[in-house]
Amino acid sequence: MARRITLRKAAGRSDWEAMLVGLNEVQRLAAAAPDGVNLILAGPGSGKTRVITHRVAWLIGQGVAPESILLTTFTRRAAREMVARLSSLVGPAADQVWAGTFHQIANRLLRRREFAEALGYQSNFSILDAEDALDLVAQAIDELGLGTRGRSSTRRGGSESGCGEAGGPLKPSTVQAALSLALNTRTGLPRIVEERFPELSGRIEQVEAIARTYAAKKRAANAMDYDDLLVQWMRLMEQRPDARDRMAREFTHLLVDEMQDTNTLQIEIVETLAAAGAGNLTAVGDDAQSIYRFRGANYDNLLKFPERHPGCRVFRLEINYRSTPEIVAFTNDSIRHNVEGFPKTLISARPASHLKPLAAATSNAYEESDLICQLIQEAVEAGRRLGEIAVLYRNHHDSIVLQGDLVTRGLKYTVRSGLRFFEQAHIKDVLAHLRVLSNPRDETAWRRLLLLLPGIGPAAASRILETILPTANPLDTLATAEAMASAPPRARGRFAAFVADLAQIRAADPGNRPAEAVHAVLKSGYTEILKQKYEHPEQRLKDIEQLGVLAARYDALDRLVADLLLAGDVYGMDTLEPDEPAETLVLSTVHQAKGLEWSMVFVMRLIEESFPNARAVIEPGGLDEERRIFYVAITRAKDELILTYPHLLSRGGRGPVVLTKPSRFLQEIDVNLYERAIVSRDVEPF
Ligand SMILES: Nc1ncnc2c1ncn2[C@@H]1O[C@H](COP(=O)(O)OP(=O)(O)OP(=O)(O)O)[C@@H](O)[C@H]1O
Repeated sequence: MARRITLRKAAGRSDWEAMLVGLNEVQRLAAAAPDGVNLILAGPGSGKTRVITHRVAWLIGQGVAPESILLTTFTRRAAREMVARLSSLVGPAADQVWAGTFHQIANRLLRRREFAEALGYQSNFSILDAEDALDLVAQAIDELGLGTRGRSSTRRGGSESGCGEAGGPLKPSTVQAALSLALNTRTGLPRIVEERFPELSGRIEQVEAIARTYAAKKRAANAMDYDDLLVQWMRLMEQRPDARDRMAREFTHLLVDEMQDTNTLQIEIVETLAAAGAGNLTAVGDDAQSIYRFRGANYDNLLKFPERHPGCRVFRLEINYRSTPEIVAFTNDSIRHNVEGFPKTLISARPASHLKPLAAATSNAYEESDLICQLIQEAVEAGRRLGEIAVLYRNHHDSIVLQGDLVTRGLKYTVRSGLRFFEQAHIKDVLAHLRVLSNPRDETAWRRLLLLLPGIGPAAASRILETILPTANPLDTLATAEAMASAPPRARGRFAAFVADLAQIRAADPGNRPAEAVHAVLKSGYTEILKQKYEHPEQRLKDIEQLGVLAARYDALDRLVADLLLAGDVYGMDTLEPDEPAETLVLSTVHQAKGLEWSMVFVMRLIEESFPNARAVIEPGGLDEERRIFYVAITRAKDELILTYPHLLSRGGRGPVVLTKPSRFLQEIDVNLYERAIVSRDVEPF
């Protein structure tokens, strides 16, 4: 009987070839690049995610153990997405790959008993989230007598701003930001303070003392904050070469996604590991999409990569699969105005659409919002899904008027920039002022307001409420000696000022002129409370001004308040929830839109001061960074790109109305590359 011989596949060859299916030629070369140092420069929409995933699959196909591959990504979402795609290529091996953000990977490594103990921690250390960390910094400041606690409270209407004056209270968020930036950029505190935190200058010794106390507190609690995870990982490798070499042997292949947004500490960690080990490092990124300088990202990590790794192979992914040729031509023309950067010209892989980007000027912010809503409604009527549309903006507060309009029109939307506007603490505070005036029995709003006052805690707030709420007119009772007597003696000054403020706001006739009432709140002692209580007060004050703009559309406070509160119930979807509905319009800052794409993209409020951001422009390198942010915004669009700006803008919904200037980012683009629309008969194109 003849022997049966079955031919087997030649040692994995077809397996790893399969790993490269679906890639274009350069993508294939990059995914299958030999060991050593590789740099993949990937333009927007050029398949960066696809290439990294395939490269990992290809390495596994080559026999590299999945657990010896370390892949860092910018967000947890990106890591999850890559692992999911990888498992369709290599099956369960995908789960063995070390994929995650730098912080996730550090956390996993430092949990190993020998590493944790080498650093003086127990492996069950806890991690402080940003809010916990801020609380601890605040405690350290108070313990050192450098904060507000124990000092006389802020004078009403005075000029105390919290941290500018020598010897004044130091603000925890400012100190924390300076410490964090110094660590992540591996820069001495004095330089960081000089360059980025002038409000702390002359107080370096105090800040250093806070850093020491804060560190001691974390140690005592066996806790690390986010920065510690990276700092301790690096410290371990510097102080314990044996530990460093063990890690280097363990991770034979290192891949770094979004290299342009890594900071100095992160790149040093990766390069230390690569140098101590096999030296297989693949970096992927797009210099033109570097937008996290304010968080310590070092653009040079990508730009100078070839200098730091002479002889590294460079692959350029320049075919854009996302956008139409018209959109790609527009984006190419924009980014060429940046002097620095790797020269590259993207080519669209898609057929011409004959639809150029549209730039639309409206006469004011309301019309801008009306226009966006109208175009969205028309697109939906023409068959486009709401989930395929996004509105992007540079600053969160620029979206406020639009949010109000969307609620009125019943268009479902999700805000991707953290909390929805109406859910943020400072907006809730302002609304609480309006709510007690609209309905003096609104206990929740009263409690919120009373608890804002220094010296009034939950028990005192309850006492005051028991005095005023049962009476016929709680607002009037609030001003009586009886109510005053129920406030703790040390809080009476603030309480009296609050009562006077509320009377002022009431005098502004909030019932019929809600915008005036919002302004009265801005002029009240609440502004000082906001500055003391919250991070980024300037931003929050701008948010409140925008609330004023929105309120100016209402002639009855009750309707405004009802509309705003209803918005919370009906559309109160947290954007970070995994079950975010696919069928809502997305409103997002450009930063939150990184890595995403939509069929139809609006970029709104394209005026000087807003986009580019006025503050960023005066910092060295700031304008180029702003243009990269613009570039990220416009490269999110697949089929339609619409840019809008108002000609007139009033701060806070009431005078003075100022004439705006269209953003330079729009004006510098070749006029043949986009269409212009004039929305109001009164408005001339620029
Ligand atoms: N070779 C290819 N053939 C067809 N489509 C591709 C190819 N490579 C990528 N794409 C598609 O192009 C789009 C963009 O790819 P991807 O999201 O990987 O881009 P990216 O480079 O990560 O973009 P960005 O940096 O702008 O976020 C995706 O829809 C992807 O499926």
